[in-house]
Amino acid sequence: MTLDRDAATHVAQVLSEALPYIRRFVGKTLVIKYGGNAMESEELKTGFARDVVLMKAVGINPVVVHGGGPQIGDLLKRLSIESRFVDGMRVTDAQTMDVVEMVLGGQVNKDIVNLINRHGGSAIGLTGKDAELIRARKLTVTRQTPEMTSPEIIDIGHVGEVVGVNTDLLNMLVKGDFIPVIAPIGVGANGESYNINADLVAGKVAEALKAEKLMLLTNIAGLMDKQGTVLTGLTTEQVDELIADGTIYGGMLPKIRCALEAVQGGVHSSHIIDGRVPNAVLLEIFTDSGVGTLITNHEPR
Ligand SMILES: Nc1ncnc2c1ncn2[C@@H]1O[C@H](COP(=O)(O)OP(=O)(O)O)[C@@H](O)[C@H]1O
Ligand SMILES: CC(=O)N[C@@H](CCC(=O)OP(=O)(O)O)C(=O)O
Repeated sequence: MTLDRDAATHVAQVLSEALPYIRRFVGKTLVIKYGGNAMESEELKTGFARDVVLMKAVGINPVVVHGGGPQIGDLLKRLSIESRFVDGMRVTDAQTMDVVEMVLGGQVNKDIVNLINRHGGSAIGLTGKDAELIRARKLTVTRQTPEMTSPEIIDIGHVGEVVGVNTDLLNMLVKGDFIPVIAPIGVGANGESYNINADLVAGKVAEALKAEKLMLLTNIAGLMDKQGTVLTGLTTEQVDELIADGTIYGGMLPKIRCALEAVQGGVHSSHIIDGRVPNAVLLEIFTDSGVGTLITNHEPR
């Protein structure tokens, strides 16, 4: 495809207007968590792939961590395997773990890799098992109510938490102009597989890479109060209150926790963004106000 004169003039104008934004992020790493709910349509997936390729083309380094909860749910349903969640985490028995590994490491990962490559990027798909990219251990979930004298431990099976990230591998890929696309499967000390919430993996990868931004793409406008107003610039204390009074629940729990932890761990800012909005990633970067919920330890830009 070639540009005609009018189109070329338009591109030149837009590029020149975008230059201050591009300069701000050139050479910086942005970790983007692409949630399964934001993969609803081919149009959304194509928009996402184009955004990521464009970022790389102008010198920004995207690292993608993807989810795939709804896609795992679909296959479990077809196989008549029941699924339930505790605090936004899927209870994962051995059979479910097999399905998670197949869907995330196979179908979803390769779909995203293929799309990015078809739009001109060079994506490499990885699970946490490749070069032990994501080392993990079993996640302990506890629950305590005012009536209980000590916390109860809830076993949610093969669900993990991140204990280490192979940054050498990621840095090598980024330097080689590849776009890493990571499925949230961790590997334990004995080679066992762990199902890890993709938000948590994205947060830990962002921390380990000392990323400029962690962007969590989801299926809602941002973190909202009970009236539906998008909240932004929250402190840890405010988030704790919103969890205690039930405003934050389910899948938003791991999301907001990892957004806060990433910032405390040195990431400049975390963003919870509506992935259903076309070109959500570029909108966040190329606008002064940004979109969705911003969590930062610093003065907003
Ligand atoms: N305070 C809140 N603000 C916005 N969404 C919330 C809130 N509390 C819970 N949620 C729920 O969290 C969901 C996002 O989490 P999840 O479905 O796990 O997304 P993803 O698959 O993108 O990780 C929202 O769709 C909403 O149902
Ligand atoms: C432990 C746990 O819950 N793992 C998630 C992993 C996928 C994920 O996080 O996908 P989304 O981001 O699309 O929700 C799961 O099994 O659904």
